[in-house]
Amino acid sequence: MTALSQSSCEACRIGAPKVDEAEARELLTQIPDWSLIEVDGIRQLQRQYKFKNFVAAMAFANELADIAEAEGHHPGILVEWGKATVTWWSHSIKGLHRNDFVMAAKTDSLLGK
Ligand SMILES: C[C@H](O)[C@H](O)[C@H]1CNC2=NC(N)=NC(=O)C2=N1
Repeated sequence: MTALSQSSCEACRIGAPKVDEAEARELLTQIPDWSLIEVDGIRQLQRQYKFKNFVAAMAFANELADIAEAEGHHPGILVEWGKATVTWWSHSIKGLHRNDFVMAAKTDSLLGK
């Protein structure tokens, strides 16, 4: 359980500041298993989790949906047999907000890792 995972999402509207490179690198030290990726010019955080089968991956996705709803911040989730790929970014600012790092840490906490 990291400090980041115990934070809450703050309001993130159009015009909210994106996390800069230095801050992104610092926050990534708290979620070392996540990768910074860029899709269509939008910076995102992504991690793949392994499960024993499809049902376990789906159960994880549903738990993640619950915390996403609670925080009002929603991930991309790709569920496949034995794995789930989670992607976080902030649609409203087309990039990374601190909220995405908070949610990545909360995603890790769901699995105790
Ligand atoms: C109205 C609603 O709160 C917003 O559209 C929220 C919903 N969930 C969201 N999730 C993500 N990842 N980015 C957003 O900008 C976003 N906006």
